[in-house]
Amino acid sequence: MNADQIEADTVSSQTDETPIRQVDRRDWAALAASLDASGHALLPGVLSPAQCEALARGYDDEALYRSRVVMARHGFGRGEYRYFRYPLPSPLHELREAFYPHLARIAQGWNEKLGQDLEYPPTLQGFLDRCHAAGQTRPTPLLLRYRAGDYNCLHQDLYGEHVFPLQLAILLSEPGRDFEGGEFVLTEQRPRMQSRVEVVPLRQGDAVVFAVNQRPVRGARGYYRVTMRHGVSRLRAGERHTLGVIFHDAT
Ligand SMILES: O=C(O)CCC(=O)C(=O)O
Ligand SMILES: [Fe+2]
Repeated sequence: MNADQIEADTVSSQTDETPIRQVDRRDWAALAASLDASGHALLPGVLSPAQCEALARGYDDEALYRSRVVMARHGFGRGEYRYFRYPLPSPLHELREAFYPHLARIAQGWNEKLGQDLEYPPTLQGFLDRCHAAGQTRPTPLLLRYRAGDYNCLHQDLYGEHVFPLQLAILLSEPGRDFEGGEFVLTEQRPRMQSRVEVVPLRQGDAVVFAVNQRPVRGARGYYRVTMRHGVSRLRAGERHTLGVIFHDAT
């Protein structure tokens, strides 16, 4: 399958809503509150089952990707993933553009709480121009594939000096039907305290937005930083695909 076929599958399965409209009409005040409180937010039904299946089927279409990573070779876990090449296929490109301005506003609020003097351009292209000028030119959105026994170690997706502090993962498979186990987990490491873990219950097509690296938490004397990591618990059976949407590009 090539990018055009994914697009055709996608369009035929869509309602009349563009990805931008469906992202814009979310309750962003509630999502921002959830991100502020826990470092993540769940968005049900960002992709339709047909869109999920078209993207997952595209895993084997090598023309769509710039590279493939076998996780066990790097100590990242077990399973594999592929980084898309530019131009990103539809609806991935549209989703990345549609989410960016909403997440940039939330990220800006986090910077202010942490006393960080850093502003994000209002559009994804503006932010990518900044990455590209710093030599971060390679696209980071990726498609992951796990089979029985596979897992993804706790990690952070940092790829250079410029980091957009929020990212998105969309589950393309249906738990219980397509796979067992394989839960998306987040950990939160607080200064001088033990780490906390959270399991995010995703269904097919659901997205989780989460902190790439650090987020502000209110303490007795202003805000402090907690460090977040994410990963996937071991798959017990079946096959699981995820679409990862990272906003900064890589060196
Ligand atoms: O497979 C998952 O749910 C996690 C994927 C991941 O690590 C990412 O999207 O950055
Ligand atoms: Fe990741």
